[in-house]
Amino acid sequence: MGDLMIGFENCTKEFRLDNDHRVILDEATLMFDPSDRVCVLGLPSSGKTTIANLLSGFGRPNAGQVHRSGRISWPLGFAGAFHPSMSGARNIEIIADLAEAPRNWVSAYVAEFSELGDDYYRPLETYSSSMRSRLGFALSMAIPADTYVVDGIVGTGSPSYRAKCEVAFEQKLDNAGMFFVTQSPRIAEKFGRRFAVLKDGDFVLTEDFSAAEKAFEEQLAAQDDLRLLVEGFAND
Ligand SMILES: Nc1ncnc2c1ncn2[C@@H]1O[C@H](COP(=O)(O)OP(=O)(O)OP(=O)(O)O)[C@@H](O)[C@H]1O
Repeated sequence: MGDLMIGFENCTKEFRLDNDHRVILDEATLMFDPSDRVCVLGLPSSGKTTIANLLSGFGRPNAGQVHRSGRISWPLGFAGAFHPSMSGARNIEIIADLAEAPRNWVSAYVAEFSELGDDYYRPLETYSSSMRSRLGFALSMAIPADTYVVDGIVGTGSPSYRAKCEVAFEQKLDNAGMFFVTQSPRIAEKFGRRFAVLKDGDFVLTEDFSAAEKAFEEQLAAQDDLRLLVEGFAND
């Protein structure tokens, strides 16, 4: 395994709740080059956000290792670090400083890309969720990364704004890789170059997109069969 590879090595990640135990990864391995475009298809609630967060450095596995090297982004559009009482502009300046990025350039870029107008200078607590998303996405585009982590979707908002986000993200991929977790085969096909399916706590790497789509559809069908079976018992 090359020194610069990133990803998951024999990783176990589980959550213990009062009377429940959820295994997200079970000694799973998926290593890749930071410039790869890796897409992982996972069913709803299978652990996609947890996995994206682990690669971004939020949280740790229970066992095994998450390998990180180079600049790995936080999940695209992540807005959890914003301070509600500070303006969008002030939040962006602070994060730009922490990321050691040129704050004036970053702030000007975010102001323009987010299309927030005067709201950019108002406190975050006055923002709607889509305004927060636009601020978060614009910030993700302004801070350089070698590998972009994406949880679910690229950008939010109106179709035209989402299209603008997708174009900006595709441009970033000219010089960077990505790790994209999604439950949408359409999105996986659009952005991915290597594909895996999250199955029973493991990453199942597939030859190509068609094989990943087939494996994912089989999982969806099995989930539907199980649901019908449970509903059948409930109706008996
Ligand atoms: N901090 C936590 N403590 C306990 N359980 C958690 C925690 N975080 C996530 N989970 C559980 O782990 C499972 C996977 O959650 P996660 O959000 O990673 O899945 P997901 O595939 O991103 O979900 P979705 O498709 O709904 O976006 C869920 O059952 C969730 O309830």
